[in-house]
Amino acid sequence: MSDRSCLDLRETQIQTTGSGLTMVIDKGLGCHSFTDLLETAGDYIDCIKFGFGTAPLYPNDILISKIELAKRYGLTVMPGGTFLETAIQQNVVPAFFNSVCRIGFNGIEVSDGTIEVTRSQRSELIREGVKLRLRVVTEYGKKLSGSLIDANSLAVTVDEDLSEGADLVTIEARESGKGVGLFDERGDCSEGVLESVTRMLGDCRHIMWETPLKQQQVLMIQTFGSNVNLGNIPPSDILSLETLRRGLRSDTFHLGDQVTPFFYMI
Ligand SMILES: O=C(O)[C@H](CS(=O)(=O)O)OP(=O)(O)O
Repeated sequence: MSDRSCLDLRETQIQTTGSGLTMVIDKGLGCHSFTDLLETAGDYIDCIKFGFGTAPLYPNDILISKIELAKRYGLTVMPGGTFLETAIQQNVVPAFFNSVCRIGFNGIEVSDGTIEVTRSQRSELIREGVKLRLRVVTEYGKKLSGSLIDANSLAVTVDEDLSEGADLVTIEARESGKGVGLFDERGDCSEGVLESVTRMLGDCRHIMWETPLKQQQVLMIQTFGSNVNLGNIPPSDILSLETLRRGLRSDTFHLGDQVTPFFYMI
């Protein structure tokens, strides 16, 4: 969530709401849609993930220009964790890092959602990313339908990932937000699990919750406040998420007390 606003702050009563991060999952926007997204909502995005293994499917020039544009907006841009998992599976991790840097990504996601990755492999991948000056985001959780989060192992993983140099740990909810991690088949949160997770974690500043569905975004904002880090947000939902953060939508209207709404648009 940006500290900037498209409105002139000197002439309005808008207050910005701080530093909660927003990560978009891009499943293959063309250059025009991508430019539109950044022109319209770039102020409210911090990180763009080219979901799963979509990155190598683009024509090179389009991939490069999307990455360059995202960086001009000051964003972290990274391929999906599944792409790195593919490289691990195919035993071509050095080539992965090489291509990621050559093509211009400034971040990576280290995950084990589909394959098994040992602790030492995970640490090595994080350290390699850091060494290459990439922002390293890790992911906790399996993609298998019905797999729940174990609060103890999450807390241990978060500690180790951060101490190896990761910046953030995302909590798996997939692109669907259903039947995985904290969420059931309808996308509703198992509040018992969320409670034990937050109790174990304590400080959630380095956690990014994958919350592709509105009901999940609302729950996290109500639980952690406007500045909670939220990921896997569909490109079309960036402004609506920002309204939730700022109390400009019925679901989180009470937050409007903290964030003065505006009356002067220009
Ligand atoms: O885990 C994710 O956030 C994504 C999306 S999905 O699980 O494949 O639906 O995968 P990723 O490989 O990190 O882009």
